Amino acid sequence: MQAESPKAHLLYSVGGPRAKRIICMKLKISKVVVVGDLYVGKTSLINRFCKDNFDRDYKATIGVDFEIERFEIIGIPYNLQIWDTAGQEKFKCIASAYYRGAEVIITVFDLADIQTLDHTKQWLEDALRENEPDSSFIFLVGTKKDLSDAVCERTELDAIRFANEMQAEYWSVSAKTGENVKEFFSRVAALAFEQSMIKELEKTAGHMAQIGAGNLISIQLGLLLTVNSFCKRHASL
Ligand SMILES: Nc1nc2c(ncn2[C@@H]2O[C@H](COP(=O)(O)OP(=O)(O)OP(=O)(O)O)[C@@H](O)[C@H]2O)c(=O)[nH]1
Repeated sequence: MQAESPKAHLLYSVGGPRAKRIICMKLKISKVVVVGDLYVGKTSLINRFCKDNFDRDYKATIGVDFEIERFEIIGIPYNLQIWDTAGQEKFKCIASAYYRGAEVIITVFDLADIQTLDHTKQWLEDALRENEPDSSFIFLVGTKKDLSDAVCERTELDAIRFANEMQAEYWSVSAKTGENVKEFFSRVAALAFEQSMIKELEKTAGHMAQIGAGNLISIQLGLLLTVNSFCKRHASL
């Protein structure tokens, strides 16, 4: 299975009547890869977000699967391509072929099963190996928050420590109740979008320098401040 990364061209109008500029932006889909042990709830997390449903029955992912979710951030259409990978050892080889080019890596563990947290380092290492250094945002996500008890709370303390070591952002969610799921993916989308805008603006900078670099800097700042405030709004939810 191979998903194309369709590219959208966007005409973006900035500036007041005096300094009207039209920027032509190429907005691509950002790739998100979800990894972790079998049965931790990767498929359930994605299904809760993309389809708003929850299935109590376990159906193992065979190899990989993906969903595309559409967002609109500061009025700009934007897509996330979310890759669900199999946690079973026998499919690891197939799944790892899809790690490349991930703008976001989501490493998932089960809050009720500390072993799955111990394995996250290996999952992350495998995913990072297929990507350029420092090219991906990393998230550590504890699932099944609805089952939370004293053991889960201790696991969560370890998870926060792990997240710091991995330079990851930590979230705990429940696909069953939906707790934190939308907020989490909004944060993922906001960070990936911001990164995509920065890359696009950096590319545009070369062309724009010939017609007025000063305007471009103010356009960049304006857009990035807006995106940053979007990120902060969603992070504080
Ligand atoms: N109570 C509870 N159960 C959950 C939650 N998320 C997933 N489950 C259950 O955990 C089991 C495994 O969930 P999956 O989403 O299939 O796990 P997976 O990580 O995709 O598994 P693989 O495809 O084998 O890698 C299923 O029976 C789900 O119903 C949750 O938030 N709360």
